[in-house]
Amino acid sequence: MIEVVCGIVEARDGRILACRRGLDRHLGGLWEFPGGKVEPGETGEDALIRELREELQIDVEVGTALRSAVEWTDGQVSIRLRGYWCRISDNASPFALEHEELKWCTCDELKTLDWAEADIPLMTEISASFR
Ligand SMILES: Nc1nc2c([nH]c(=O)n2[C@H]2C[C@H](O)[C@@H](COP(=O)(O)OP(=O)(O)OP(=O)(O)O)O2)c(=O)[nH]1
Repeated sequence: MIEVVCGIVEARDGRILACRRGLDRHLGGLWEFPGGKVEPGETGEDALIRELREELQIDVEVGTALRSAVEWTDGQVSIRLRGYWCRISDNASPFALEHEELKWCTCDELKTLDWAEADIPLMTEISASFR
């Protein structure tokens, strides 16, 4: 089981950052929350800070973890996906070094995107927190 962490990156206006995976990657073209695999010796928070610097060139403050940790497999790859609320620093603007597209979304807009399957339970929890 591969440990994967992702960031629910919230801007000051409450919008959340959705990222479309590069077309040539596993699950290419689907939407995800930015993040990646936890490396040996890293905490989830360490991995998230590293990944968001590497792929979006942003620094974030990592907050609380979502309650749902999602186990998902397509028969070849098995992941355990954990999401964390993150705050982006004020003047930072993400730059898509690896993603096909980035989108700052309201909660309603998030629901219209074509998500990687493992992200669906995270989406449900996120939507509930906006009610
Ligand atoms: N980062 C991220 N990965 C996700 C999400 N949902 C989901 O199913 N995945 C899957 C896609 C990949 O199989 C795996 C994470 O891989 P990744 O490609 O993002 O990880 P990485 O940056 O460490 O990549 P790598 O180049 O080392 O392969 O988890 C999500 O919301 N965020």
